[in-house]
Amino acid sequence: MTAKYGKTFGYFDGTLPNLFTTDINLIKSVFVKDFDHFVNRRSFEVKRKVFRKMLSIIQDKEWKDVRSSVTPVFTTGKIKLMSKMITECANRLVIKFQTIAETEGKLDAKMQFSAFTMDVIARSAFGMTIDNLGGKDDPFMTKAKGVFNPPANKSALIMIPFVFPKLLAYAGDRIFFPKAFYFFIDILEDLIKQRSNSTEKYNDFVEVATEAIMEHTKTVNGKQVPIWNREEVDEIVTSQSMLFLLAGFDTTATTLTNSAFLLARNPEVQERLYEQVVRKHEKIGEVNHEMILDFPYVDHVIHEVLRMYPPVPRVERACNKEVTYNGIHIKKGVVVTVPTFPLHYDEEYYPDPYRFNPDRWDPESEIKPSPYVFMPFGMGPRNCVGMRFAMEEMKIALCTLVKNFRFFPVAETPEEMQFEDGFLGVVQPIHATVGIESRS
Ligand code: HEM
Repeated sequence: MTAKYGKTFGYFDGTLPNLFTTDINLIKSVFVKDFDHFVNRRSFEVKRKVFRKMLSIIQDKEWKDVRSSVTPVFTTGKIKLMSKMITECANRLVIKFQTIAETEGKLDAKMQFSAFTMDVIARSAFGMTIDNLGGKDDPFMTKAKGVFNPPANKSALIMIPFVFPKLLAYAGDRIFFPKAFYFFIDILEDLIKQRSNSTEKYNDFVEVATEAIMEHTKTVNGKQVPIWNREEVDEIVTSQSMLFLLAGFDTTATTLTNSAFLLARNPEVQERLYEQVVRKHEKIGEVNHEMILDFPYVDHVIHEVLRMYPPVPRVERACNKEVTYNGIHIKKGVVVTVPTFPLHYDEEYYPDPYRFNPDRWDPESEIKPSPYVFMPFGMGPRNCVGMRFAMEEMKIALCTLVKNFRFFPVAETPEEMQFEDGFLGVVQPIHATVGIESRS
C-alpha cells in the first residue's frame, strides 16, 4: 500500500477514519511531540472485570495514573532483581536443549521459546514454578494457545470490534475473551489472596506491582491519600499481570524464534556474537544482568531482528484534539496508524533493508537509523512499558544459548522466514525449525 499510495494516506476501517503513515516527521509529531493530542489508542467499550483495567485499554487520566504506578516495576533496580529468575529459566532451557541437540539435532524454535517465555512469566507474573513446561499435557501451554492463537483469529469476524469498536461490549466479547483467560485469572486471584496474608518476599511482578500501586497517592485537602482502595489495587494488579502474559509472552517468544532463525542463516553474525559472549563470560563468570549491561553487540543483534521481523505489525494513536501538519488536517476521532513492516523496510531509512546487518545499529555506523523510524516497541510516552524487561529476557536467553549451542539451517529451515495468515495479534513465524548442536 505504501508503495502505491506513498508515505501517508487515509482509508476507513469500517466507520473509523484511519491515517496510515511511515513519514518520520508525522510519526515524531503524533507519538512524541504532540502526545497530548494522541494519548489513547482506538477505544473499546470493555465492561468485564479485570480486562477493563488493562493498561493497553484504559484511557486519559486513568491510564496516566496506572502507567505511572506500573512504570517503577521496570526500573533498573527492579529488573535486576527479576533478572535472577530469568537466568534460572535460561539455565533450565540449556538442560532441555542439550537433550534436543543430542537426540533430534533440530529444534521447533517457536514451541521451545514459547515454553521458555511461559516459564519466565509463570514465575514473574504468576509466582509459580512449573515442571514439564512445554510438555504435551502442560495446562499452561494448552490454555495459552487458546488465548493467543484462537481459531477465531483466522476469521475476518474478529475484525468487527476493531471496525466497530462500540460493539465490543456486546458482539466481540466472547471472541476477545475466550474461556482460557479465566484459567489464568483464577490463578492470579488465588495468588493475590494468599499473598495478602503473607510477609514473605518474592521479588516478582505481583509483589513489586502491588507495592508500587499502593504507594501511588493523590492530594486531598492538602493531605496525601492512596488513589485506590485495596479491592481496586487487587483488580489493577490482576489486570496488569494478565496483560503481562498477553503482551509479553508471544512477542518475546516470537522474537527469540526469529533470532535463532536469523543466526542460523547468518553464521558470521552468530560466530561474532559467540566470541564476544565467551570473552564477557571469562570476565564475569556467568551470563547474568552484569554481563549484558554493557554489551553493545547483543543489543545490535536484537535490534536488527526486531527491525526485520517486528512482532506487532501496527502501532496506533487516536486523535483527541484536532491538529494540522503540513496541510494534513487530523480531526478528533481519526486513528493514526504506523505499519511497522513498511516502515522498517523503507530504503530511505534503512539502506539495503533486506540484509540482516546488526552493524547498522553501531553508533559509529554511517547508516545508523533515526530512533523515530524504529517502532517494534511503539514510541513515546505510551510505548511498550515492558520493553526493558523484554530486552533483559531476550539478551540473557540469547547469550546463554549462543554460548552453549550453535544454530544452523536444516532441510526444513526456509530461506526466508514465513508468517502465518491471521487478522490480529503477533505476526506468527511458521516452519521455524533450525538445527542445533552443542559447543562443548
Ligand atoms: C519482544 C517483546 C515485546 C514487543 C515487541 C512488544 C511490543 C509492544 C508494542 C508495539 C506496544 C504498543 C506500543 C505503542 O502503542 O506505542 C506494546 C505495548 C505494551 N506492552 Fe509490549 N512488547 C513486548 C514485550 C512486553 C512485555 C514483556 C511486557 C510486560 C512485561 C509488555 C507489556 C506491554 C504493555 C502493558 C503495553 C501497553 C502500554 C500502554 O498502553 O501504556 N510488552 N508492546
